[in-house]
Amino acid sequence: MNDRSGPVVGIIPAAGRGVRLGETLPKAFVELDGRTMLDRAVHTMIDSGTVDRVVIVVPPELAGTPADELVGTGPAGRVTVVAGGAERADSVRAGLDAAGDARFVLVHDAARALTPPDLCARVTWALRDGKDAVIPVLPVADTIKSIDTDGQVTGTPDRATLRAVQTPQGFDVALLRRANGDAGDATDDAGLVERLGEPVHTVAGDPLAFKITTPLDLVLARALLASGTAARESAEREQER
Ligand SMILES: Nc1ccn([C@@H]2O[C@H](COP(=O)(O)OP(=O)(O)OP(=O)(O)O)[C@@H](O)[C@H]2O)c(=O)n1
Ligand SMILES: C[C@](O)(CO)[C@H](O)COP(=O)(O)O
Repeated sequence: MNDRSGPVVGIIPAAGRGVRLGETLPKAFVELDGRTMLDRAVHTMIDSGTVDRVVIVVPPELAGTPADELVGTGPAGRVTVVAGGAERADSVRAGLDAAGDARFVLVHDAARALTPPDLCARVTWALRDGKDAVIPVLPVADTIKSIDTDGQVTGTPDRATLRAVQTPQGFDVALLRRANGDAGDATDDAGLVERLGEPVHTVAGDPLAFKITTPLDLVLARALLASGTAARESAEREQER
């Protein structure tokens, strides 16, 4: 097997506007209990104990902001700030360009702000263990239909074969650099790797890693923090590690 040691670099795409959330600030800078989603995402990666450095990819107008103003003095020395692009894949590419001597990268949405650190660790371990592309997944609770352009149902895929996909998604850095060259309309990084015909492996995801996309998601995230549920559940995962 090839050498699986070497640095793990987190890439946090945080350059989206958050149109569906509808807040004034770009979504990653919206606060949850006094801390921005971006700050929370950075700490998740560092606290996993498996990520050496983090590249945060922010809206271009914020790219000159010192790291300690974005994430505090604790992790700032391990954080690089770069400007994002028009689409998520463009922002991930900017992060890859700044990933330096990374052996592996973990690409993690700032919008999955309550992700427990142990999920990052699970992805990293799978990479160290020999996988080149690893994604966290959860079973789907709803029945999923495919539809045509008129909204008419064309099929009902077997739910047992479907999974909802989360981040962080982990990759051999050379593989993701190759895959990201032609992003097209892919909605996640693993989809680009699939297009190359390379295998993508799964690990168990976590309900706390849900993506804060709509106002309802924001209500849920704030309620989880206010009730102590997020911290309690995250600590339980840590004990199980
Ligand atoms: N050009 C973009 C678009 C998205 N993202 C980031 O990718 C993650 C997942 O995207 P999503 O949740 O869809 O965020 P937005 O694109 O901001 O949401 P919307 O589509 O509602 O505007 C977020 O952390 C977002 O900041 C990014 O870095 N660059
Ligand atoms: C990458 C992702 O979070 C995996 O579920 C998701 O596909 C991002 O989609 P978005 O439309 O950019 O939120």
